[in-house]
Amino acid sequence: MPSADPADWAAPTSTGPVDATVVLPGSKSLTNRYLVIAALAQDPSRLRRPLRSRDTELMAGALRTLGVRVDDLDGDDWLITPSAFVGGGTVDCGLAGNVMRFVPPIAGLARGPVRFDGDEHARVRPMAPILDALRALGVTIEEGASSLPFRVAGVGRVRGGDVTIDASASSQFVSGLLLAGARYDEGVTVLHDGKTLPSLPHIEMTVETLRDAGVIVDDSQVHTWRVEPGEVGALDVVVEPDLSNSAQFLAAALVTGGRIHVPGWPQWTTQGGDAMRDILDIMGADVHLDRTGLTVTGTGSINGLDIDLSGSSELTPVVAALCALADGPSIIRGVAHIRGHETDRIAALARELNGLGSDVTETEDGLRIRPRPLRGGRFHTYADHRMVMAGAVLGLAVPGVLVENPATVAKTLPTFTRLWSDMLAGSPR
Ligand SMILES: O=C(O)C1=C[C@@H](OP(=O)(O)O)[C@@H](O)[C@H](O)C1
Ligand SMILES: C=C(OP(=O)(O)O)C(=O)O
Repeated sequence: MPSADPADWAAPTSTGPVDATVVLPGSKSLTNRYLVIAALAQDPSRLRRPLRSRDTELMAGALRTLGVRVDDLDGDDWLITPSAFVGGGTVDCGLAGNVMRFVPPIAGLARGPVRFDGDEHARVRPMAPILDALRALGVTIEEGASSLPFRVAGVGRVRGGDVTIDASASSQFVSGLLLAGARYDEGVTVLHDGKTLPSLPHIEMTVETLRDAGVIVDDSQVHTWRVEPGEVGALDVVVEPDLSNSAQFLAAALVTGGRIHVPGWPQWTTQGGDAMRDILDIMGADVHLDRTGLTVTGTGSINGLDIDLSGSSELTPVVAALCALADGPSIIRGVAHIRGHETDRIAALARELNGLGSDVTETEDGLRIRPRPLRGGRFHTYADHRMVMAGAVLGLAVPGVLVENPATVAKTLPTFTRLWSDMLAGSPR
């Protein structure tokens, strides 16, 4: 095993049951959708309690590149003032799936070329289906035929119309086309034709946020979405807490036999992270949702599970860590597409869990995890924020887990390590 780096994070081991309230920042997926919709709207929009993280700052930066004003208001709110999109700039996608899949469809509306590039690994994330779909809708894409970097040759308008796409590699292909569709001359009708369709709740979130802005969306047919051409209304919205980023904190209740309360957990939501309630219930926690938020209480023992995580695949790293600490074996299914996430998460989780002594095998669409006594060691994270979260969960129970590159959490939760130590110190209830 390679030696530790001084920048590694010694994941703290719990000294007893956690008992804390964890206040989560806003949802990445909601913040970025609201930003895009606000950029397409007629009038200025206000986002209240948006997530401020690398992925959302990259989205705000992308919109500024297109000539949109995104101003900081008191607190962390954003005021978005739309205007006709300009070309000539370069959008940095970082490693953000939202930016690389949601911005090219609106860049077709710019007057002039817009270049797109991102982190090294971003260049291997799947893009071909959405680039082909955009071509079919009348957008000219130059340079990269099928991946970053590429250039969208905006001409100020996009014909739109009907398009068939295989979105089995990412739901974001569908979401990106739908988000832009109302501003296309003919609107857009997207038909998914492929083996699987991951992350359906994220597509439902796209439909819901568009409807919030007055856009007419028909999702009554299976795997077909119709967005009518028309005006996009301005928004004044409070962003829900990021439920996917609740996963590691709630997991801590299970691992330590403690209690975690997350205030503001919505009673109803399209966030895939809401699946944590069922997952933790199956794994043996007491899960209680009321008007004040969600409370999860663990008993100290963890059941293994057999679960299809296709709807909420971004939970896989933390759930896999919990499975490695469980009392029995587990199978995680339905997440073949996460090989195209920030890293190949199936391979990364198998390698890193096995590195700590677990018995994990990769399957075609997930992981088979047989818990074994674990030992400390270096936990590589592959520039993947959720690998850091998984390492943190393991560290609670396994002394000596050194998590590589903890700074990568900035993608969606820059305050992660502080929130984690506050949780362990026992924040006021
Ligand atoms: O639309 C979104 O905001 C997201 C959709 C999902 O992508 P995939 O469908 O590629 O898994 C999810 O994993 C990602 O974190 C965010
Ligand atoms: C898959 C994820 O992100 P992205 O939006 O970059 O696809 C994630 O946050 O787990």
